[in-house]
Amino acid sequence: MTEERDVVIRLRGIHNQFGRQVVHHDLDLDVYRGEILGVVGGSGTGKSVLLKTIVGLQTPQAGEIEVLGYDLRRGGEEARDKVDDRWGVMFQDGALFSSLTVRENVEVPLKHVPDLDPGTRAALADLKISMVGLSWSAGDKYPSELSGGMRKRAGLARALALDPDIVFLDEPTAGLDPIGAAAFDQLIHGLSRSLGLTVFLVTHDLDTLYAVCDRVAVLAEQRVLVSGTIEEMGRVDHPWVHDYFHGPRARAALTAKGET
Ligand SMILES: Nc1ncnc2c1ncn2[C@@H]1O[C@H](COP(=O)(O)OP(=O)(O)OP(=O)(O)O)[C@@H](O)[C@H]1O
Repeated sequence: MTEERDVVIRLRGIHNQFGRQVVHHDLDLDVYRGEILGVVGGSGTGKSVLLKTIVGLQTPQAGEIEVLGYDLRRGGEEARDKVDDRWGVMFQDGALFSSLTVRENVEVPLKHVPDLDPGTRAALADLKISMVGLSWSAGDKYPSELSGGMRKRAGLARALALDPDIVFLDEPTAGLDPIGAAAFDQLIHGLSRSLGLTVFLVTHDLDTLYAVCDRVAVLAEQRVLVSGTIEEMGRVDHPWVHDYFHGPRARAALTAKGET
C-alpha cells in the first residue's frame, strides 16, 4: 500500500510567457508537506519566475495554482488573503528595508496581526532573530552593518515571522563562503525538521541539494522535466540532468556528504 502524501503546493498546466519568450509551458509540480524541495535548472529556465508565480508576483497566462488547498487563480484576492500569512519568502539578498533595523524588518509582517501590542511584536521579532542564529544585539543593527550571511539570516527571520507552513528561498547560499553556506544549509534543515516547515528552495548549489533536500525538481524544456530524490536523479537519462548529477561538482558534493 502506498502512503498518501499531503500536497501543499499543486501546479497544473502553468504557462508563463514574456513577449514571444515562453518560459513555462504545461508545467506541473507537486510539493509535499514538510519536505525540502530543491528546484534546479540551467540559467534562465524559469526557477525564479516559478517561485514568483506561486507567491503571486507573476501572473501566468494559464494554469492552476493550489496552495494549502486554496485555488489561487480562481479564488482571487480572498484565497490569497487566506494563504498570505501562511508562507514566507526570502529573496537572494534578504531584500531587507535598508532604513529599518533588523528587528523592525522582522516586525513588518507582524504588523498585519490584529491586537498585537508593540512590546509583544518586538519580543516575537527577537525570538525569530534568535531562531536563525543571530545574536540579540543584531536586532538593533541596520542591514548595512551586517555581513552577507547575517543579512540572509535576517531575511529568513522575517520570512519566519508569521510561523508559516511554507518558506520560499531564492538561492539562499549564493554569495556565501563555503563555511557560511554549509551553516545556512544546516539552519534550513534544522528549522524545517523542528517546525515541520515545507521549503521550496531555488538553488544552483549542489552542496545544498545533497546536504538538505528531500527531493529535487529539475526545470528544463519549459516544464518540470523530472522530480524525485537525488538518488533517482542519478538514474535519469537526459543530457542536462545526467551532466548535472554526474559532473565533478556533484561528485564532490556527494563526497562531502560522506556517501562515496
Ligand atoms: N519580468 C520579466 N520580463 C521579461 N522577461 C522576464 C521577466 N522575468 C523573467 N524573465 C525572463 O524569464 C526567463 C527566466 O528567468 P528566471 O529569472 O526565472 O530564470 P532562472 O532560472 O531563475 O535563472 P538563474 O538561474 O540565472 O537565476 C529569463 O529569460 C528572464 O530573462
